[in-house]
Amino acid sequence: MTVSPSTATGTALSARDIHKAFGRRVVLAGVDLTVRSGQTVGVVGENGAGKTTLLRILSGDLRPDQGTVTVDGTLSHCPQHPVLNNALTPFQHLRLFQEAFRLPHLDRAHELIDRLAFADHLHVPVKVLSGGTRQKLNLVLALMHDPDVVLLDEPYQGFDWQTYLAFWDLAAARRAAGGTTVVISHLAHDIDRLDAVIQLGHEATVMTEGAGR
Ligand SMILES: Nc1ncnc2c1ncn2[C@@H]1O[C@H](COP(=O)(O)OP(=O)(O)OP(=O)(O)O)[C@@H](O)[C@H]1O
Repeated sequence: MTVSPSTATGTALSARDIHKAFGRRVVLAGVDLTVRSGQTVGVVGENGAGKTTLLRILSGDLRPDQGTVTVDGTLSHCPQHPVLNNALTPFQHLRLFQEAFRLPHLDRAHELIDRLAFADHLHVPVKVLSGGTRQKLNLVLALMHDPDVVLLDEPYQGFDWQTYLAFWDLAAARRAAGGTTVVISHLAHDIDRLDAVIQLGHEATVMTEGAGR
């Protein structure tokens, strides 16, 4: 696989002819997709359709058997299962990621924390956090450096309804600022919030533009 800068104007992320099998189980068989800058795109499909596998390939975390991925700009991947250090607090995670992203301050991170309402949990070890709060931290770590392209694997799993709505407010603000978001979704009612939908299935992969707008 090659991950290289995009040359097509306005294309934030594209994938061509992606194939992936695990042993004899063919998961992706020739997936093509193009996501333009500023789009919010949903990836949908039944359990086992290959949504997580596709996102892992798009992020560079997993190598496809065949195919190319092209990314324009910085990319961030928020995996389905948070990769957090149980012994550290959320605030310590922020400081680590601040160093990694070379951010001068944590203003954006604190703004996200306020929007997701978990400031009260900043100084307790991750091991005592609820699943939903861990997921909030996972999301903040993926967004705190305002990446050009963000890949979110079921980001609101475990969120209560208010947090679910807050997530979509954040996604809308990213979209308004020209950010590109690819989000795995199981929920049919997300469709109104998406510019396009990538449907993974047994027969074929279908990309529908103007899904809900
Ligand atoms: N590392 C792996 N090794 C072997 N098989 C795998 C691996 N990762 C995924 N699979 C298999 O690939 C298929 C697609 O898995 P994937 O997690 O991408 O599906 P999904 O659409 O995200 O599913 P879900 O909706 O349940 O999260 C499944 O049959 C899964 O068991």
